[in-house]
Amino acid sequence: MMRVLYGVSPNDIPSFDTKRLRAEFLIEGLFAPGHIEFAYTHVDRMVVGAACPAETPLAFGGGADVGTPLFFTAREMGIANLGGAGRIIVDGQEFALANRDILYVGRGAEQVALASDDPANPARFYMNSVPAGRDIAHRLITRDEAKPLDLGEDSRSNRRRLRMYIHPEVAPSCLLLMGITDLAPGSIWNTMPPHLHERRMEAYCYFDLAEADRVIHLMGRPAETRNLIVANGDVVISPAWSIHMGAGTGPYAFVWGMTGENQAYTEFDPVPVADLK
Ligand SMILES: O=C(O)C(=O)C[C@H](O)C(=O)CO
Ligand SMILES: [Zn+2]
Repeated sequence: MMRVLYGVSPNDIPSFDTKRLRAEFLIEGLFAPGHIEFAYTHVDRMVVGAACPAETPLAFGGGADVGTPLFFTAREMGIANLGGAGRIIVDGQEFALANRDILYVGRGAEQVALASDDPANPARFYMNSVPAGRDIAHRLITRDEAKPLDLGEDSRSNRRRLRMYIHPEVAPSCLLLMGITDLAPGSIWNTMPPHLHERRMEAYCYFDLAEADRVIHLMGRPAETRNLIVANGDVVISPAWSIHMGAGTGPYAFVWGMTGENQAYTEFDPVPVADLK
């Protein structure tokens, strides 16, 4: 059984203690050697998951947890490789994924098998899946094929390169958007300016963070913010009403995935930092 996050109203946030806040918005322990783990969130019905195959490939495809005959009967998915080289076999079609490549898996897939090329340097697959309304062919998007966007400034400690993979201009999907953002050396702040997108939710998976380091992820309505202290491989669910921004105590990168009413990446409302409370 998948763990389930039901989602909460922003009006409830002021009464949450740290434990409750983390239970509602933070998914920990997804990356487990030799396992596939999923979490089902009622926030736009996004499923997030991770698979860390060792010697033996790991496979999934049944729909019991999502209420359809197959997992992909009414869903699409992006699978990012955050680790060593690996392979994904979708109904016999094999795709080789290097670090920071993303595979789009379209509606109708029956079985997905995930494997590491070298168990000593295993692949670490991270998944975002959302409901889909049409069949689109499975497709590998390499890091070089993704559309880069350079943002931020060294003097503000927020220089970073964002890469769009599953995006209308690169690899169209039904309603999933997915990409990876790498911070420049010495920069610590992501997602400046903090913003809201009323029509889309977002999931952040922080990775390449040292074991002793943390990202302080800020969330909540602009006038009532809270923080989540996030470790390597943790996933933050960011509802449409929540700002998102964060700073790392050491180097890190993150995968962002979005879904909602539209795929208009640039449709967002920046919130001036001076307005945050
Ligand atoms: O560093 C950034 O800026 C991001 O990666 C922002 C996310 O992509 C995002 O929040 C999209 O809405
Ligand atoms: Zn955003």
